[in-house]
Amino acid sequence: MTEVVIELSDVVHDYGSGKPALDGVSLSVHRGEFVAVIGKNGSGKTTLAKHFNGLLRPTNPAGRVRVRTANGLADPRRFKLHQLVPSVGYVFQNPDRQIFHDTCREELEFGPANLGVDPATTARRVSETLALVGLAGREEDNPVQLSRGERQRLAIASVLVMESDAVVIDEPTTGQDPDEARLILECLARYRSAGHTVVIISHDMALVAEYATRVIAMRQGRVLADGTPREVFAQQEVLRGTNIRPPQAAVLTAALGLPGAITVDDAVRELRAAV
Ligand SMILES: Nc1ncnc2c1ncn2[C@@H]1O[C@H](COP(=O)(O)OP(=O)(O)OP(=O)(O)O)[C@@H](O)[C@H]1O
Repeated sequence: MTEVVIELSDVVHDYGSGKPALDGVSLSVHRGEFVAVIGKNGSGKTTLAKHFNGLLRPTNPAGRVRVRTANGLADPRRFKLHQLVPSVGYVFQNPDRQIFHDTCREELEFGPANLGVDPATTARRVSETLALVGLAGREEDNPVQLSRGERQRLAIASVLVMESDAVVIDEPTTGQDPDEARLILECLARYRSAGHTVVIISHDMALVAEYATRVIAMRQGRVLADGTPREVFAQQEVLRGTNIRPPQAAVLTAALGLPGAITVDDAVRELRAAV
C-alpha cells in the first residue's frame, strides 16, 4: 500500500436532525488510488467527501480526520481552508456554475495566483492542464463559447491546476452525455497517472467499474462495502436495497455463475473462456 493521504477515524456528522448523516466512518485513502464513493441519494456521500478537506468537521468528540500535508498527516482543524489546497482540492457539484472569468486562461490562473504561485509556473500549469482536459489552445476562448461538457472540464481543470495531492470531485459526470462523461473520467485518469489521488462521487456504475481502483458504497451514513469494483459489485446481496445497480456485465456474469466481471470487455472474456 502507498502512503495514506486522507484518514478518517470514527467520524460522526450530525447536521442537527438527530439522525447522523455520517455514523461512525473509519477509512484511509492512499496515494494514487482512484476512489469512487457510491450510494443512493442521502446516504452521506457528499458529507463524507466534505470531511476530506476540512469543509466539514466531525460533530463527535472522538471523530478524527487527518490529511497529508508537507509536514506529515495533520488535523485539518489546524489549517485555514486555503492552506489545505495543496493537500486536497475539492470540486463541488455543478462546478459549471462556478465559472466567473472571461477567458479560460483567467479562469485557470485564479487558483494558483491565490496560492502565490509565480506567473511563469502558473502559465506552464495553465497550458498543461488545458491539454490534460482536452482544451489545448483554448486559453483565450470565453467559457460561454464552450459546450456544456467542455465547461464542465474547464471547471474541473480550475481545481486540477492547483495540483493538489488529492482531488475530490462531487458527481463529475452528472448531466453529461455518455461520450462526454467518459472524456471527463479519462481526464481524471490522466491526472491520477501523473501521481495524484482522485476521489469521485458517482452514480454511473459502468464508469465506476471501468475507472475506479476502489469503490466505497455508503448506506445511511455508514460504509456498506469497500474494495475493488470487482469485489464490491460481486456483493449483490449486500447492495440489494441500496438502489446501487451493479453494471450489467457484473449482473450477467453473476447470473451465469461466472466470477465477477465488471466491464463488458471482462464479461466477453469470461464468457469466451467458459464456452
Ligand atoms: N446542510 C445540511 N443541513 C442539514 N441536513 C443535511 C445537509 N446536507 C445534507 N444533509 C442531510 O444529510 C444526509 C446525507 O446527505 P448527503 O448530501 O451527504 O448525501 P449524498 O449521498 O451525497 O446525497 P446525494 O446523492 O443526493 O448528493 C441527508 O439526509 C441530507 O438530507
